[in-house]
Amino acid sequence: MADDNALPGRALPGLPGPPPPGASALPPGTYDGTVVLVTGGGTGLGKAIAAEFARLGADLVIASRKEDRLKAARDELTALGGRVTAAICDIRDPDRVAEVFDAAGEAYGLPDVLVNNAAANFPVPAEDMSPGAWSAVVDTTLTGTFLMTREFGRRHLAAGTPGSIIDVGASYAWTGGPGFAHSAAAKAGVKSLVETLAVEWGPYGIQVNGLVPGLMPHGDMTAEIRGNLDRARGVHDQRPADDMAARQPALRVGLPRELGWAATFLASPYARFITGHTLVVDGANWQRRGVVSPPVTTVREQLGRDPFEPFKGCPRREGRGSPAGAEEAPADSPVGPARPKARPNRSAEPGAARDSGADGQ
Ligand SMILES: CCCCCCCCC/C=C/C(=O)SCCNC(=O)CCNC(=O)[C@H](O)C(C)(C)COP(=O)(O)OP(=O)(O)OC[C@H]1O[C@@H](n2cnc3c(N)ncnc32)[C@H](O)[C@@H]1OP(=O)(O)O
Ligand SMILES: NC(=O)C1=CN([C@@H]2O[C@H](COP(=O)(O)OP(=O)(O)OC[C@H]3O[C@@H](n4cnc5c(N)ncnc54)[C@H](OP(=O)(O)O)[C@@H]3O)[C@@H](O)[C@H]2O)C=CC1
Repeated sequence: MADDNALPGRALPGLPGPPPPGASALPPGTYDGTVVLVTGGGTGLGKAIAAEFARLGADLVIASRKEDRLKAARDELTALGGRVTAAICDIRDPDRVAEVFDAAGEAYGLPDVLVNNAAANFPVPAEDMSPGAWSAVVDTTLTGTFLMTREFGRRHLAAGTPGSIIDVGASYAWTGGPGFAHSAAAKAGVKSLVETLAVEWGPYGIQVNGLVPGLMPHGDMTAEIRGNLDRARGVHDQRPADDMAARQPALRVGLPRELGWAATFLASPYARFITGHTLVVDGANWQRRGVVSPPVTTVREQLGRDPFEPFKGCPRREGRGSPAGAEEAPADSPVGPARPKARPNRSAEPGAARDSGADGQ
């Protein structure tokens, strides 16, 4: 597995690399006596965030659906010094969500910090997206975040105690995310929740912020997201392996611990007056614009398909049950009412050309 803590050898200038693993800008013990609950804390960026809180003394609760990954992460995180509880939970289920807080309460007490990091995502053209595909992403990313947040807020309001929430977002909450309509809509909802609840719950001492990672490759990335990385890297046309870095304004990718450091700052006593803010840690990738407009590449084309082939109904995915209605049609048989013919390339339309910067939003 690739080392998530190292940058590849760099022949390019660009933003300097970060301090080594284990370093911290905050004083040792900043989180002593503090309980931090991280959803999706068993993998990837969630685990990296949990690790930085653990290094600073926090007791951790990591919550997600898969026990094996949670247990492995618990062992890794425990080695950093703190106590770690793994709680199995599907954040889409309000009863399970309440149980996680009960388990945390029994182990250490009501969490002081909630990091809503769990999310679901895969690239799919919007026209191919089934209701189930939409729900799989939106119910986890937006509704799950809300349910965790509501439970945290309710319990703090009842106890009269302050707390801090960090919602992990994505920069396409601002820009839209072609190929990720479900996730972009959900992340826009998450950003709105941050701004809404910071005001609604500020009077009760609850701080709510967002935190957006840029391109931070890690060994737990799903095949779908990793596949996107590979597509962007251009493995099929044999471009050099450092091409991913060359596509970022920083001329490097981010490292997961850089997100962890930002999270520990946002929930720390040094950031108490920061609330309702979403901090982007992406080397300015999402701000990227050029002097010249890049050519438009359709989402279908980016996913290796014919961009203007007429829509034929949602393709069935191998090994899955049949979705309802028109989506039951095999990919090679047109269904339903006639569709408009493929439109000519619209890249000449005013405003159509824009560098989406879709990598690592
Ligand atoms: C350049 C750098 C990077 C560029 C990346 C740029 C984006 C970065 C921003 C955000 C990044 C992230 O969020 S990264 C986080 C990614 N992590 C995860 O997704 C982890 C959790 N993921 C999962 O559990 C699964 O991958 C996921 C499919 C989402 C949910 O699994 P479930 O078991 O709940 O659901 P399933 O039953 O498998 O599927 C539910 C429905 O979704 C449909 N579905 C599933 N996969 C599909 C697919 N690929 N295309 C179409 N449809 C799909 C199924 O057919 C079902 O529809 P029906 O049959 O019709 O019901
Ligand atoms: N990686 C990237 O390039 C970017 C990531 N992000 C955001 O960063 C965050 C972390 O992403 P990353 O670490 O890369 O992704 P991962 O796929 O590694 O992590 C997703 C985590 O969410 C958990 N999860 C998924 N569905 C549920 C559910 N229903 N209930 C509980 N837990 C669930 C998974 O655990 P389990 O399967 O055990 O349930 C997993 O631990 C996400 O919010 C993502 O949107 C944003 C921009 C870019």
